[in-house]
Amino acid sequence: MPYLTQVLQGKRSVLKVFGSDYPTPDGTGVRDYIHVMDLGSGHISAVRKLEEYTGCGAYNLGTGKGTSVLELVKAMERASGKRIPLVYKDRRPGDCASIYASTEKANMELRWRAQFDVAKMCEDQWRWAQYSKQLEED
Ligand SMILES: O=c1ccn([C@@H]2O[C@H](COP(=O)(O)OP(=O)(O)O[C@H]3O[C@H](CO)[C@@H](O)[C@H](O)[C@H]3O)[C@@H](O)[C@H]2O)c(=O)[nH]1
Repeated sequence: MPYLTQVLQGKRSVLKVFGSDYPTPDGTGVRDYIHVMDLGSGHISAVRKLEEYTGCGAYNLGTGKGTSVLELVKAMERASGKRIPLVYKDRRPGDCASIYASTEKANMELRWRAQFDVAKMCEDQWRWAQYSKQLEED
């Protein structure tokens, strides 16, 4: 996401897409992207859980949905109204093809689930990027 923004702002000339031959629907890596507001509300839900349970627990905070690099690029292009130039590169060593969260435990035990989708993440990221750039210039 930060790299997409940097390309849109002219800080990088292109987005390097690491791997286009993964066993995923479009060949690019799939990840579970989460809106920062959802990440925050997930942590608040975890703190509230301490009111009834004081042991240790591990919870995945994600949407439970995988998004490919190309899907994220398209969503950011729609949000910004700008095209993102791409260059395809080899896979990065150690990267996996696809990873997304199992969110059932957080849904059930924290009574939490992510509210925002990738379209909303891109809209808010793009708005924030423009605002922060303006602040830098002022
Ligand atoms: O310039 C870029 C940057 C990323 N990607 C792709 O975008 C996806 C997300 O990449 P990244 O943001 O680097 O996240 P991960 O690959 O999920 O790796 C992060 O999450 C891992 C597990 O927590 C950590 O081990 C890593 O250090 C951390 O970078 C992957 O498919 C990458 O191949 C690109 O195509 N171009």
